Amino acid sequence: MFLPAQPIYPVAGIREIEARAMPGAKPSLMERAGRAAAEDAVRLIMDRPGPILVACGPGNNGGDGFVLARHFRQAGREVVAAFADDAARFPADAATAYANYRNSGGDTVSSLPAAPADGWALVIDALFGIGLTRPLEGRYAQWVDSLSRVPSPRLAIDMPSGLDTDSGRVLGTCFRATHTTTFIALKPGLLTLDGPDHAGEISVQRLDVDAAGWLQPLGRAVRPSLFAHRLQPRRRNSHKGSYGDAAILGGAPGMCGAALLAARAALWLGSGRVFAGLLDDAAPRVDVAHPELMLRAASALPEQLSALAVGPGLGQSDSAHGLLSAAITRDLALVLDADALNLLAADPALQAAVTARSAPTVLTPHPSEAARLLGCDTATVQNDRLAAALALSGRLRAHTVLKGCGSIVACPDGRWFINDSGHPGMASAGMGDVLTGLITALLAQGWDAECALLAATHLHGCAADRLARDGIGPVGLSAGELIGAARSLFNGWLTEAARNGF
Ligand SMILES: NC(=O)C1=CN([C@@H]2O[C@H](COP(=O)(O)OP(=O)(O)OC[C@H]3O[C@@H](n4cnc5c(N)ncnc54)[C@H](O)[C@@H]3O)[C@@H](O)[C@H]2O)[C@@H](O)CC1
Ligand SMILES: Nc1ncnc2c1ncn2[C@@H]1O[C@H](COP(=O)(O)OP(=O)(O)O)[C@@H](O)[C@H]1O
Ligand SMILES: [K+]
Repeated sequence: MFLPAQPIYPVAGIREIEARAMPGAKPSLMERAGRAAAEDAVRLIMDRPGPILVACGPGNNGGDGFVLARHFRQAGREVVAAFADDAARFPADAATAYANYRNSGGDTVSSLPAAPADGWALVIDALFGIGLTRPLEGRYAQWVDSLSRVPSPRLAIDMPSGLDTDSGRVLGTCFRATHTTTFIALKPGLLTLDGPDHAGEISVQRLDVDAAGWLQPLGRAVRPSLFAHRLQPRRRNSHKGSYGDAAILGGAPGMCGAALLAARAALWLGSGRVFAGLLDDAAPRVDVAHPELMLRAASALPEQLSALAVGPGLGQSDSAHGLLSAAITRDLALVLDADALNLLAADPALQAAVTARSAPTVLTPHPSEAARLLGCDTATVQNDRLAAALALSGRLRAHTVLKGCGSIVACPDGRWFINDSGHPGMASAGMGDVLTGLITALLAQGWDAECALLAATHLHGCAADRLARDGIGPVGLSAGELIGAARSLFNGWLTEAARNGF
């Protein structure tokens, strides 16, 4: 069964949901949060004796920590609560949680104690959650760095302290959790940029709050349930014309491989016919490993195509510019990747032509390509990946995937998705070309741009994950190896969809 695509909210959304859910909530959200985190914590200490260290901060995240600490005390477990701020300045709920903890006999220490001889059973970070507003420094930075080095399970409450909830940026320094219990719903920062390196395994505790019922989410985690309705079995009475003509335009001298990788991926993901238009006059006229591909001169692609990708190995020559310009005016589903994006960034007339298109356009920038398109630097894109992807989709009226750790898929209407499949073994040349081929294949088979982009992006990462589980990667995984795994997984999804009656 396909899992639902969980909603994701930035801080403003979580605050709005809290405000609606809070009044009169019984037990209070903080009581529920502390208890839910304690339940996750219990699973981590099943076979680990010894004391638990809870580091509590000055706000409601610290309050959650005191609720959790009280539960463990009451269950007879030894807890050390480190708290170095002024309890008189706690917000109301945290003040109650602190008082209840003290009334249960709990004490606090104002500096981080040395680890006991047999180590901590568990270290819990309840310093800062979604209320982090500035970089960690001084004592809290030292606490976070030293807690991150503890060789025990490390649980972050709501967010790893130091991680910006909306962007996944590290502010100063950040707790490195092995597990994170996050409340109400997922947050973007847990899933993109530096989030996955700091959050570890994520458990969402909804606290009996129906988030989507309060506030329609604009963001969701990518899961096959989003495109399961497109996973239709092939009609027996069909032929190659039923599955579209896909083409890849690129392959300038020295970069033919990029176009061939994309073309091979398009073939193995089910396009009826695949053409590659190559700019290099000396390019081979047959791909001997995949003779099914039809290799042509770049100017000799067929007039009738179902989907066209421009960019893999395209280069930025005048002829590349001319071919791109002509492609943009064609009335077919278009994927723009790599140097097609760089040419686009440098030419406002091409941008205007993209904006004017009525057929679907898909953009696949990595952060530097996105920066060129937006006229900013790469750091600015990475500081707010979500905003960058949405800005591109809005400006160019295109579906966009901003690639990298936690790829962001943005739609022109302002909805967005974060993909959590994949791993750093994919940081190797040619991976983007394969993604382009997968997207093009689905577009050629008649999928709409949103579903094609979501499915291809998720599949690309899932294929890499599957290979890594078999020891093919993360180190040394090559882009070409991904294609077979993607095909196999995609066929598995088709079987699963048929079993579930989609
Ligand atoms: N509001 C609610 O009803 C609920 C909140 N919950 C918890 O409350 C958290 C949010 O609470 P808060 O809004 O109090 O925020 P936090 O507890 O995340 O942090 C805010 C406090 O930290 C200070 N601060 C921010 N950045 C700092 C920095 N770099 N260095 C030093 N101090 C810094 C702020 O001045 C403020 O005192 C959530 O993440 C969650 O853990 C949960 O209990 C669920 C219910
Ligand atoms: N650390 C990572 N985690 C997850 N995915 C990654 C990571 N690094 C790269 N990828 C994925 O690999 C692909 C690389 O694409 P790109 O940078 O265009 O490479 P190339 O141009 O060499 O083909 C993208 O889909 C990207 O999301
Ligand atoms: K925290």
